[in-house]
Amino acid sequence: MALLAAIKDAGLGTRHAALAIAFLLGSVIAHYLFRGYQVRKTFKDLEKQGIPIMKHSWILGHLEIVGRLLKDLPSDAHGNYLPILILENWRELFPQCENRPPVLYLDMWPFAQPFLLPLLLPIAVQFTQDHSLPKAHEQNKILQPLTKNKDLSTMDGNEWKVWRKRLNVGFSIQNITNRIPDMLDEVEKFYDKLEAKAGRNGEWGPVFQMELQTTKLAMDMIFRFFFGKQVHARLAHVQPALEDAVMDTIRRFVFFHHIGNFLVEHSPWRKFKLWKNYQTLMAGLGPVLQQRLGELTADDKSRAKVADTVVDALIQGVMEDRDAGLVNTSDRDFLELAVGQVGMFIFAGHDTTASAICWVLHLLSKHPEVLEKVRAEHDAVLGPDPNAAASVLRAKPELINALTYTNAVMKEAMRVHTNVGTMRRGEPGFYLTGPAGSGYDGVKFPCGEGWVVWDNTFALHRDPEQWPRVHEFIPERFLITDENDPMHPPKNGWRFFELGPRNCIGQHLAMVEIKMALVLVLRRLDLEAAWDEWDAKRALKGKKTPMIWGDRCYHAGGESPPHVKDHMPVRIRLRQ
Ligand code: HEM
Repeated sequence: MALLAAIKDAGLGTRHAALAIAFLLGSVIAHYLFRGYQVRKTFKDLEKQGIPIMKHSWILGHLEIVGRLLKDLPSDAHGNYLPILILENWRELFPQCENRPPVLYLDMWPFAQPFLLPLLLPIAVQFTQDHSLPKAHEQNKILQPLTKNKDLSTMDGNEWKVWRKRLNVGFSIQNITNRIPDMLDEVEKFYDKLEAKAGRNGEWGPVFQMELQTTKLAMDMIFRFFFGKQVHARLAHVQPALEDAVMDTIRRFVFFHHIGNFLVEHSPWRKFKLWKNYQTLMAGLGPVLQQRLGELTADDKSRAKVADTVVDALIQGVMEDRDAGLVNTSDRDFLELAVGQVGMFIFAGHDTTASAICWVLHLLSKHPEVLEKVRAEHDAVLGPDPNAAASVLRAKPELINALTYTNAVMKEAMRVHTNVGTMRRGEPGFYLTGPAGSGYDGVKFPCGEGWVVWDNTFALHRDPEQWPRVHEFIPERFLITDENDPMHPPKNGWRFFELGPRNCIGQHLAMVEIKMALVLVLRRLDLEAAWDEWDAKRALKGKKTPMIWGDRCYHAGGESPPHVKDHMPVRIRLRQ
């Protein structure tokens, strides 16, 4: 109606207005139909070339198969489960094949672009490690409102190379270990909040959502780590507003651009809120960043020093560009770059780390024998007094690297519950090649322009041909050093932080943060899932409750990185 009125205001009569609208709608529909035809034809052409694809229809593409596979999952199950189901059911889905096809071509148009996923590990290696494909346009579009694409994750080519090298300094293992005493402040705050919720004298405390607590920890940690103690203190008063702005923008991200979310994506209200959030970030971070830039510019000594915070590494990089005449640091470029990088680090590092901590805690609560071993390791490495662990670590931060069993537990939890993966785009003339011994040796699989290439890590981590006893939680597999042992993790097999040049820059930070949280929590608190209490609170008791793999805890959420179902309701008590 508003459109009709606007056209009439422009001086056109009702008939002309109706014609204009019909023309507009017709063009949109024609565009979608034409694009749909192109997509479907691409798949039909693949089929003609003898490339194995799942049963495909002109009308529905693969939507009918996808619907059938997902029908038994809870409606809020994350999309990460789909490729696992395809991998598990490949014989039925590819009846024409004797061997598992190395590459899955997936047509979910009009709900997604044509997707390509590896069903065999060597294929993932080919496009991330042997040749690192550029990031998917879709990913850049998602991040645009938060970072204006001035961030490490969406940069490409030489610009990415230069910035990755500069920022790597802040994320080095050495630097992270040195920063442990500082970062422990945030972990202690996290522990104190949990302790306040814990039951005393052997009683369980009230139910609460653990993932909300770990999300706050991860967010605080990124601010602290990025800015360092001194600069972070200047930000403390604006941090809540900055967090709200980032979270609001992330909630408004549109992960896939399709007909179903066209109106949401183009709503003026959404655009206004995204603009406003960005202004909040600029206004909140601007003065602090400018002040730090001024300090580093004025002080030759700190300028020459190797940066020990990411913000200093970033500013030193900008100063290099300024000296080379590439950037005018007095204009918005510097601020936009800095805000883009901070926004990216928060986006990439907060809910990923938060859910990873939750999955480790969840698996430990289900495997008391493993928990006992972890506690014993903490006693042995950090001394028998759990309350002294933080001060022991402050005095000797390198002890964190001696927690080898804890490390193995984390890696196994991350294999069993993987949360994100990389999304790349095909390149003209690029092919993936059937690996030796796969039954498709040397076969060329097209991976050109128009394909969104997703690494499918969760499914690859659950491939029984790579991981014996795949469904079991066996941390010991990550302690095996003999490569001939069948339980030894496969080469390039563990890809939780992705492998290759575009792997996660924050991986050591995430691992250290999770270890610190475990060290402070596990010997002082007991934890258990509290679904009955949670259901009672929401008057759900007695009703049918969704599960995956027999567990109420599963990866839930729409298109964003998955969350633990209902943010993991638990209860805790002080350990006797
Ligand atoms: C458990 C926690 C984490 C997981 C599972 C994770 C996972 C990943 C993965 C899979 C990638 C590759 C993504 C791609 O290629 O598109 C990635 C990249 C990245 N991660 Fe993480 N990440 C975690 C924590 C963090 C943290 C704490 C930070 C920073 C504070 C961070 C910052 C980044 C950045 C900036 C990139 C892009 C790197 C580049 O393109 O050079 N991540 N992460």
